[in-house]
Amino acid sequence: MSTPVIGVLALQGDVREHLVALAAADAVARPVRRPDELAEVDGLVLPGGESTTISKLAVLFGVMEPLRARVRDGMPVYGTCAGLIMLADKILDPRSGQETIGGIDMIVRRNAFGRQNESFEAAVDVKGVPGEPVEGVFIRAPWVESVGAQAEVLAEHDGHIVAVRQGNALATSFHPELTGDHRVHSLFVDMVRAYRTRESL
Ligand SMILES: NC(=O)CC[C@H](N)C(=O)O
Repeated sequence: MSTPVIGVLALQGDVREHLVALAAADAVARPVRRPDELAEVDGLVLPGGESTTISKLAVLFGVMEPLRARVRDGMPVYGTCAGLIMLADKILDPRSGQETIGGIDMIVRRNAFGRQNESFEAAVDVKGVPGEPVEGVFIRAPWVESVGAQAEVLAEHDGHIVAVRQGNALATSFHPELTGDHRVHSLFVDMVRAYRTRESL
């Protein structure tokens, strides 16, 4: 079967790092900004960055509704940090004008890991990622306050939920794209492959 084509929403944030990680995980990776570009990918990554900025730019570029429609349709999507916030059905402390794509029945708290600890690294055991724990890079990271019945918690740190999956939507508070360890991206590429196989049956 041909290689899956995975987009990275390229409005703001660490787009290039995700493109590199996806290519290393055997996907064809390309930036996505416009609805016509979104229509051409089999799956999408929502990068880390600043979730209010990404939200406002998505509305401005006319891509917010098409994003919601594709996520509703079941397109695999993976959000890191700000991307996790974009996938939350509800933000506890949204900034004014901040919207989300939604897709995961969870409530998130932005910048939850606190000021004095704005950035840190910690070993995180992620369900579905075989072998050693993943090196979790947390940068002004959100945590997930609670999840609904459909969402599966994949990892916790310090008693807080930091990785979640619901159907074809995957989200982590931390940034595997910054570590050179591509196992989480490989998990996502596998989700995209499985989705394509189902779609073509
Ligand atoms: N590293 C990140 O993506 C930070 C997310 C940022 N704190 C936000 O609220 O969007």
